[in-house]
Amino acid sequence: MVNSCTGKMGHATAEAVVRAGLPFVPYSFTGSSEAVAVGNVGVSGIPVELVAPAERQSAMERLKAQFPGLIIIDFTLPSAVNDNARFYAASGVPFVMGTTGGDREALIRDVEAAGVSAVIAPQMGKQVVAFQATMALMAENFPGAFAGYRLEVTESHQRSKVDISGTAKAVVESFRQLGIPFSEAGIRRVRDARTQVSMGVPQAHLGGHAFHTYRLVSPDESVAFEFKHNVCGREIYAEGTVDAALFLAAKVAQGGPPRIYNMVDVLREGAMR
Ligand SMILES: NC(=O)C1=CN([C@@H]2O[C@H](COP(=O)(O)OP(=O)(O)OC[C@H]3O[C@@H](n4cnc5c(N)ncnc54)[C@H](OP(=O)(O)O)[C@@H]3O)[C@@H](O)[C@H]2O)C=CC1
Ligand SMILES: O=C(O)C1=N[C@H](C(=O)O)C[C@H](O)C1
Repeated sequence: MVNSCTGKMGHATAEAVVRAGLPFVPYSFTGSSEAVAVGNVGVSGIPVELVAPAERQSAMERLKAQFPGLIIIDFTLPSAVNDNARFYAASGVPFVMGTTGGDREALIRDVEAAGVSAVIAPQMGKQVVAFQATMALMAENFPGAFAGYRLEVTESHQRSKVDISGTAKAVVESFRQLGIPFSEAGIRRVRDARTQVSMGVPQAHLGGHAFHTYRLVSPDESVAFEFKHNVCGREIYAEGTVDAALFLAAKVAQGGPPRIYNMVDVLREGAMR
């Protein structure tokens, strides 16, 4: 089940679920948009019934009975992430949380306390996850290697993105371990089309892109490193999310204690196609 199919990522992910031939639950919890009044949204020709917040509790009871082994995928908004996670966890339904932002520490705490398994990650794209993992490994193996260096982080996304890139925040954590004190407030956030075009974002992808640049410069400016990951469109995340859902379903089926996984766990187990 994908929440919310009315959103850009939710819709792309629902299409990927159908493309993968997985059983797709034709219901979707949504926010307060007018879409609910319309009643349903089409995903690859399948009508998906929209469930308003006031109806979600009763709908959840029905869906759990109707779809044993239910896995929920959440791509909603930073303002909804904590409440949604608490709701899924309290309902005992394992879930993949792709939504960024919110209170991340509370998110982990709440899910752990409820004893439900989940995959929680701000980045689902296989190759970007591999980059993230590489940076984490470098930090683990060579802590302080970049001490004294200056870090500049720029992220550009579609204008509708309300929060700072969750991926940039995660990568910055590795740079901190590499010796560069850097606060999230220092991340340069680009949301205006003019600057984006000047950065090389194709016009066709102004509505859906994620460009990240991390630039490290030595104290005397004689050495510079630049890491970039530039993504146009949403397919890379949608496909990775399907991998995460399959991974989680397999973990739940195996039994064992509930656990919170991230996408590096999914990648490490060779579970990304
Ligand atoms: N992990 C990853 O790899 C990726 C993560 N993301 C993250 O996914 C999230 C969504 O991005 P995007 O699809 O572009 O955003 P959109 O604004 O396109 O979609 C968000 C959707 O969430 C719905 N929504 C809001 N509140 C609730 C709620 N309480 N319950 C259910 N649905 C709700 C909205 O519906 P309504 O209009 O009715 O309120 C809307 O349809 C962001 O946090 C983004 O950073 C994005 C790409 C990749
Ligand atoms: O909102 C997006 O689009 C994206 N969000 C994620 C993030 O905040 O890191 C992943 C990617 O950058 C696309």
